[in-house]
This record gives sequence, C-alpha cells and structure tokens, in this order.
Amino acid sequence: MVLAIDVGNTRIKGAVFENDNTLGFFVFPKEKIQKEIENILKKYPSVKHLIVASVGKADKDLFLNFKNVLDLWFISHEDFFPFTNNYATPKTLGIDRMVLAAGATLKFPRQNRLIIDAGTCVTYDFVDQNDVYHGGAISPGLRLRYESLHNFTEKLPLLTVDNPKHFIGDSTAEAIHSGIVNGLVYEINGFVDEYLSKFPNFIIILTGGDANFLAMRLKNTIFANSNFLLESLNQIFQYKIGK
Ligand SMILES: Nc1ncnc2c1ncn2[C@@H]1O[C@H](COP(=O)(O)OP(=O)(O)O)[C@@H](O)[C@H]1O
Ligand SMILES: CC(C)(COP(=O)(O)O)[C@@H](O)C(=O)NCCC(=O)O
Ligand SMILES: [K+]
Repeated sequence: MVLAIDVGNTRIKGAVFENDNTLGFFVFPKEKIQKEIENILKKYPSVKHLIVASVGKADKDLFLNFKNVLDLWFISHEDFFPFTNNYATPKTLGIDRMVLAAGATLKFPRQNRLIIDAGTCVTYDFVDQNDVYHGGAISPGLRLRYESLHNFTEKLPLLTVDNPKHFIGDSTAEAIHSGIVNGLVYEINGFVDEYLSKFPNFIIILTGGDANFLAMRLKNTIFANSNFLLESLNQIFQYKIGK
C-alpha cells in the first residue's frame, strides 16, 4: 500500500492506494501534516511507501520523521520521468507539473494530452503523442484572483468564489464574479482553442481544487478529475516498481 501526498501552495492532499484502487482521500493544512499522516497510518497500517510531490523546497523535512517507518520517495527533478522534457528551464519546472505530465503520459499512451490544473495557480501542460513535454502556461488561480483584487485595491471586497448571476455584472459583487469566473472560463476556452488550431486531437485533463466548479462551464469535453495528481503519483510509483 502506498500513501501519495501532494503539497500544493494552498493545501495538502493525500490518498492511499492499493494497486489501482483508491482506498481513502484526505485534505489538510500544512500545520497538521504530522498528526494527519499518523492518523492515516493508524487507519491503514499496511501502508509501507510514502511518495511525495511538493511545490515548496523546504517541505522535505516535514516527512523525514516517517523515514524509519515508511519507504520515503520525495519526487525531485533528478528522478526519471517517462517523457522527453523540452522545457527550456527544466530545473525550474514545477514538480507538480512534471508529475501531472508523467501521469498523463502513462495513463493515456500515444496521444496528445493537455493537462489543466486549477489550483492556487492555473497551469497548462502539453505532452504530445511522442511523449515530448512542450511546456504550457501559468496564470493566477480562481481564489488568487479574488484575493488579488481585494489586496491590491482600496475598494474591492474579498468575496468567496460564486457563480456569476449575469454575464453583465450589475453590482460590485456581480462585476467581480463575472470578471473572475467568466474571465477564467474564457481563458481556458481560449487556450483550448489555440491548442486545437495547432494540434487537431488531444485529450484534456482538468484537475485541481477548482476542477469541478470549472468543468461544467467549459465548452469542450474534458476529463475532470480533481485527484489526478495523486493518481499520477500512484502511476509513477507502480511504473517504478514494475521496472
Ligand atoms: N476548502 C478549500 N480551501 C481552499 N481552497 C479551496 C477549498 N475548496 C476548494 N478550493 C479551491 O481550490 C483551489 C486550490 O486548489 P488546490 O488544488 O488545493 O491548490 P494547490 O494544489 O495549489 O494547493 C482554490 O483556488 C480554491 O478556489
Ligand atoms: C506554477 C506553480 C506555482 C503551481 O503551483 P500550484 O498551483 O499547484 O500550487 C508550481 O508548478 C511552480 O512553482 N512551478 C515552478 C515554475 C514552472 O513550473 O515553470
Ligand atoms: K496548479
């Protein structure tokens, strides 16, 4: 059994896998990591492996306490990834993006794949059918957009994510919801259209904390799976032990 952990910039997500089956799924803040992992191990005593993807750099220390009880694999740029990396700065490519690209490559062989991760940031990653990773884009995530409008202006309130009632926002709150939610939907649709003009076929995997909220608003058929990063970690783990 393996415990996969994804340390994002907003939250920590974890899942316990036995082969291809997800046995449990967890979300918790960074401060609680020690206690939460202890609880998970109590609940699933057969967990022997811990595989971690983190976008931070000091986070490894958080997991060293478990080194004696678990086989710890902290994914790094030095690990083997099942794609050719054409990013011009591979050392600065986010580990989360590399894990998503690896998961898409392993799970959807021999096809073009676009992975959109709507988390703290929205990231776009493209891996072609020959398993070449091209790169993509990074933009502010949904929550970050609400916080930025509030933090960098005098008058804009901090709102929680909500459905815009109208396309034409008729109040401050409605104008913000329309600007942010419709704006992000236009952004994603626009990116997808631009990729479609260059690559006629590809599958789209939408993941991250806002995947479900966004999925129903997008015009293209997408595969929404908010746990894709954790599942990708499990794929990478199985790929490694299968070798
Ligand atoms: N309970 C929650 N706490 C924080 N963000 C949440 C929560 N539920 C949904 N979200 C949304 O999830 C996004 C963060 O997604 P997540 O994939 O966890 O980010 P990261 O991987 O960067 O930590 C935020 O933009 C926010 O809108
Ligand atoms: C772009 C990110 C901040 C996204 O982080 P997340 O939204 O998943 O928390 C992360 O992938 C990162 O730190 N990337 C480094 C820069 C790059 O990928 O080129
Ligand atoms: K992201």
